[in-house]
This record gives sequence, C-alpha cells and structure tokens, in this order.
Amino acid sequence: MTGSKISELRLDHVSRGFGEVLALDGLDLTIEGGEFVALLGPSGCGKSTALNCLAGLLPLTNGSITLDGRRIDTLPPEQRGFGMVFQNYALFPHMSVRANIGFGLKMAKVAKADARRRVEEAVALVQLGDHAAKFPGQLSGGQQQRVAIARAIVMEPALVLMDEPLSNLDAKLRLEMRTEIKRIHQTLGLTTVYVTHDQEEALSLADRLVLLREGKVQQVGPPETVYTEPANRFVAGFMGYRNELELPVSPGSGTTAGDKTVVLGELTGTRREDLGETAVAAIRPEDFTVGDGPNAMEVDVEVVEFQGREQAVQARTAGGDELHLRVQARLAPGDRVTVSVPPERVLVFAADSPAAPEEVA
Ligand SMILES: Nc1ncnc2c1ncn2[C@@H]1O[C@H](COP(=O)(O)OP(=O)(O)OP(=O)(O)O)[C@@H](O)[C@H]1O
Repeated sequence: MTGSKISELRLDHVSRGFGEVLALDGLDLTIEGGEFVALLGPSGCGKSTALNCLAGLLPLTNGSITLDGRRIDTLPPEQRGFGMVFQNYALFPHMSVRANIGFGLKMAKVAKADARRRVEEAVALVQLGDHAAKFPGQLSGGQQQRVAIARAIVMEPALVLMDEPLSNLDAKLRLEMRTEIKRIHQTLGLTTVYVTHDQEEALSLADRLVLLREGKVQQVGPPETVYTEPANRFVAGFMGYRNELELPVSPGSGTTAGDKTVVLGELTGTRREDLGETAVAAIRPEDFTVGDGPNAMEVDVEVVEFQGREQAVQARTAGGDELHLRVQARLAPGDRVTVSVPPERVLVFAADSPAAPEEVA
C-alpha cells in the first residue's frame, strides 16, 4: 500500500468569510508531495476553515486551490481523492473494524480480492490485527482512532487531512498515536495536512508549520526555525516564550528593569525607533538560571512543581510581574532568589503588538 503521489498542492490567496468574519484571509501555501504540514493556532484562528476548504466541505470566498496544476477547489469532496481523519472519528457502530476500514473501497466498487488485501494491509499497518473482527464499541479510544486512520489511508489518498485527531485521547495515548501517525506518514510516503492547537504536537510531527492568527498567516517554516526564530510576539508566545515583561525602553541600548539597566535581547519584527516608551521582553522558562548573571532580577518563589530533573517554578518580581521558570536548582515557596537570563535568550517586541492568548503562552 502506498499513498498516491502528488508533486504539489497549491493554495493561492484562499479566503473564506462568514458574514462579517473573515475566518481565513488570503492563505498562500504550497505543499510538496510527501510533506507533513501542520496548521497551528489558537481556537478561532481559522485552522478548521482552512482544512474544510481543502477538503471541499466549504466553498472558498476567494482564491484557488490547485493539485499538480489542476484546479480542484470547484470539485466536490469525493472527487478530490483526499482522506480525512477527524476528532470525532464517527465509525459505523454496527460494522466490524474490517468492514469499517473496507467501507470506502466497497463504495468505490474496488474488486473484492483487491479490497480484502488492502484492508488487511491497512489493519496490519495500524496494528489492529488482534481486533479486526471486533466492533467499535469494544475498542479503546486509541484503537478507534487507528481504525479511523486505516479507513482514510486504505483509499490511498493523494492527501490526508487530519483535524485535531488526537484531542479526544488521554495524554499517554496521545503520545503513542503521535508516533504512530508519523510512522504511517513516513512508511506510506503520504502528504499530510494536520490541524492542531498543540504546539508540541505540531513541532514533533510536522516538516513545516503554518501559524495562523485571526485567519492570517503569521509564519511558515520548519519547526526548528519557527521555534528558534519566531517572527513576532504572537508566534513567540506559541513557541514557549511564556514570560513577558513590559519594560521601559531606555535611551541607550536595551530596556530598564527597576533600577538596573539590562541589555535585552533581539528585536524581532520591529525597528527600535518604533518601540515607543515601553517594550515587551519575552523569555522562555528554561532560559532562566538561578544565581547572579546578566539581566539579574530578584524574585519571590510562590509555587514549585516537581518535574523530575527540573522544577517548574512560579515566582514574582519586585515589580509584581509573574514569572515562570524551569530550573534545576531546588527551590521552595517563600525563597527569595536572584535569577538571570542571557541577553541573547531574550526577544523584544513592541508593547502594542498582538500577543498569544494566555492559555497557550
Ligand atoms: N459556520 C460558521 N459560521 C459562522 N462563523 C464561523 C463558522 N465556522 C467558523 N466560523 C468563524 O470563523 C473563525 C475561524 O473558525 P475555525 O473553526 O476555522 O477556527 P479554528 O482555528 O479551527 O478553531 P477551533 O480550534 O476552535 O476549532 C471563527 O471566528 C469562527 O467563529
């Protein structure tokens, strides 16, 4: 079994409005055959809209989609030849695992012997050999999700679309299925577009990430680039720059915290002269160290969580800002300690630039 090979899927200025709301605003994206692309962003950013436009479940308001040079956005879903795996996998409860997986082949009138062989291959690929005769109600959530994946890939689709396929699973299963999805993608040489709001999932699975905010692309790039060089404050928040300190911009270089002048990191997406009187310094919890050093600040430890080799610490600066730290030093609530962070680990953004929603930052 292989995925049908495609060379290029192109989205040109794809837009979709709902009344006043522009859910997707001019998405330009070229996906190459064999790529795993993740659409990432907070609730309401337009991820599902983009996927539904690709699937043919939503007509475009503007723009076009072409597959290997052929325009497909005017085709109904069944003529696009895409496989779909959704959060609610909606298996047929009265059919066995085998029958669920083979249903699409039956509808497509694939010859019986061929269909049987393909179903068995798909069953083996998702490792459901021992459960193939069971009904969905007799399976765990993870096993049901495997059936949904097998049902999609047995059709040898040109493109597999996945919309938050793991969000109904518990944490351990989610990790297992994540590896499973990657393995299947690689084994079959599939082209996959995957929607998630979970940055870790996107970073670990995708060859390329597309960060969306309010229907607009914020950054497109390989996980490493987006992670190390977020294009703006919103992307930084999504990529683990959980701490934001609003600081006055000093006349010299850098910004000022309290009575200490700190030379703060790299300006991203903003020119220094556009910063105004205050700027936002964004810092990852793991980039702080306990002890004196560059950008030292005194903090009061409030909450400590044990996380194996490290501790996740919530602390407060003298100025009242909440800080999240991930440190190896053993701290306890009530401790007053000095923490520091190297300037090159700090990103500086204009204070009025849009931030990531708090629940993801
Ligand atoms: N059928 C619809 N009618 C009206 N507005 C809609 C409809 N579908 C989506 N929207 C709006 O379009 C925007 C994008 O929605 P979309 O479902 O694509 O977001 P999302 O990123 O997938 O969010 P979630 O992670 O919550 O599913 C939102 O503001 C949403 O309210």
